[in-house]
Amino acid sequence: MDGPAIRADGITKRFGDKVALDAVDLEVHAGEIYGFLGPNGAGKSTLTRVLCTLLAPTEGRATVAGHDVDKEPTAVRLRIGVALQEAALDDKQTGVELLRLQGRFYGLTKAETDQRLSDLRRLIDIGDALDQRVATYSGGMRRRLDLAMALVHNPQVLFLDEPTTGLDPVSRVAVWEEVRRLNDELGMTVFLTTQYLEEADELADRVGIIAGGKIVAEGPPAELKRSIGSDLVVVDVEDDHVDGARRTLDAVDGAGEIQVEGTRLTVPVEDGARSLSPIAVALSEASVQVTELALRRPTLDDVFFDVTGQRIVEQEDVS
Ligand SMILES: Nc1ncnc2c1ncn2[C@@H]1O[C@H](COP(=O)(O)OP(=O)(O)OP(=O)(O)O)[C@@H](O)[C@H]1O
Repeated sequence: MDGPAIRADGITKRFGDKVALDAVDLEVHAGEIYGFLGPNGAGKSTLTRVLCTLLAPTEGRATVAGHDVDKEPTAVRLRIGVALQEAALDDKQTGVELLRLQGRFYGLTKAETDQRLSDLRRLIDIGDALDQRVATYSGGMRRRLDLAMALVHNPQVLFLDEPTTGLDPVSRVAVWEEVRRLNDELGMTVFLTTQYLEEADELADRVGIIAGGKIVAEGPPAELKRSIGSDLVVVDVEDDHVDGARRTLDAVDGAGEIQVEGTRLTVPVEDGARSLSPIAVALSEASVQVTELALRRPTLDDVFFDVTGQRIVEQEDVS
């Protein structure tokens, strides 16, 4: 495929007065895993639906696998695989029956579908369950079948909308491995929306962070995190010691811009191990009542906080 796998130019989507997407531009290269990260309601599903031709944008233009989502929706649909949050699978059928049906839907011959099924059994850990009725499947197994359904026609671009939301940690890691394998072995471009920072960090070559319908940061996870600083010193203090702590930390050599959330102050520093003890000494000399002092690496949540002043609130795990 020449050119980018996905390109969005000024995509805006309004629902009445509500602006769900606000002039979003993005480009996903062929063969890339692009993680689209943001809190609930940020606009992730809306952009995915626009790119999958399921929803018309109010303004802007997008191409997927080289075709315009608005003008050539059929050409786009033939080249993409889509696994959305709510998998609607017929409980009475077996996995194999559903996959064969999907193969027919895409115009594959029986021999082609059989070949795809054997490839998919290797790529996706679904094995024996394929011959069972879907009604017997666990949540993780349903996701796998849904993923397999999205892959029957060997798409160039795979859209995964929050593929691990609601899965236990073991199933989550299994899905990550499968996504990686699809990308490594088939060179498939993957557009993955997630509200799990760790998932984006783990899988994505590049991450786009969306908040309030706008992309607020974009880049490889390591680069985004490095932009915050190499280490973070986290200082928790007693209620009325925040100002004192801020003044003290401001005066520490090599300390970056201080972020304050309630009684917690977070300070980027170049060398955490070296900065920790001067910071502890300075706070003690200034009689700041510290309840906890810790060192940690920046996360994508810190990147999000840096640009929006808020945290990405992760959904409760069901595990
Ligand atoms: N059909 C609709 N009608 C009206 N408002 C909508 C509609 N679909 C989405 N929205 C609004 O658009 C905004 C973006 O929603 P979207 O579902 O894209 O967010 P999201 O980032 O995918 O969040 P989630 O993780 O909860 O799915 C939200 O404020 C949502 O309430």
